[in-house]
Amino acid sequence: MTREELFSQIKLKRSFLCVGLDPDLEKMPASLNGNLFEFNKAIIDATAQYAIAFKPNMAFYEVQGASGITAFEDTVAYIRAHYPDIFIIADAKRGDIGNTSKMYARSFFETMDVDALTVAPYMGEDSITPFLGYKGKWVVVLALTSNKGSLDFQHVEDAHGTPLYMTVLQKTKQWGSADDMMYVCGATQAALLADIRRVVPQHFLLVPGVGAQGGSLEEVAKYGMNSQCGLIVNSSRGIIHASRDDDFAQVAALKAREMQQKMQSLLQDIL
Ligand SMILES: O=C(O)c1cc(=O)[nH]c(=O)n1[C@@H]1O[C@H](COP(=O)(O)O)[C@@H](O)[C@H]1O
Repeated sequence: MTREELFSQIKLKRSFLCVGLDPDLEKMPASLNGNLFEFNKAIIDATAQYAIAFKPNMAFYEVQGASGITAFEDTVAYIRAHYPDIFIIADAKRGDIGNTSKMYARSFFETMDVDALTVAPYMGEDSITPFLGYKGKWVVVLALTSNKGSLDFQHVEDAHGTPLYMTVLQKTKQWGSADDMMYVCGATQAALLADIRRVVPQHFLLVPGVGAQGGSLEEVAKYGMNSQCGLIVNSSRGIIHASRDDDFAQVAALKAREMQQKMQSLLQDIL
């Protein structure tokens, strides 16, 4: 999917919501007997009209072994078949020596055929460039994450007072472009999105951390939105596990709709 197509979906749905498909067996209703795919299917059908993206996090599938991987593949196939305009981000936070990253790129962009993959930049240029050059595919580089541990390395400043997350943005933007690279920037440090926008004005930012982690959607939009929106805001638990009972899909739809309506008003100035 191209940047223009993504923006078209945002305009069409008046939403920049990404629903995080992170199904936790302990939070699923007993009636589903731990069937991840059935759970996802119900969530996807209930929320697709309010979302422009789905982001399955691999950990929630890999934990189930082979059946979890099958559930992941079935989920991707279901979205492709029923909601072909929705952007699929595999959240796997990969990145390794070039030879290995090449295999990761093939796994996610050819075998699993998702649109985007999260990648950690710690290993540098040759760990990231193998993910580039796939037509319509995106690498989503971790820049400023939403967790407490982001303080440990990402905020450490060099001799010129530049924090590491800024160095990551400055360097990596030379390897890809706003048409094949996005950045993860957590909602929990929303005010810093203003600084980030000065370095990467055009790139899409994948913003997790609203909902369960307490980030503010309004603040994210205030500091991070550009003229083509430039934001994909993720919520996982706050939508998919808002109810742990048999009404989980209806409640997820209500939560997703609530977010979409807020997003619609935040988009007013640019649409
Ligand atoms: O790469 C991510 O998506 C990610 C980066 C980050 O900084 N923080 C973060 O929470 N995430 C992911 O975003 C999702 C957030 O889930 P909730 O907190 O339940 O909305 C999880 O899949 C996290 O792994």
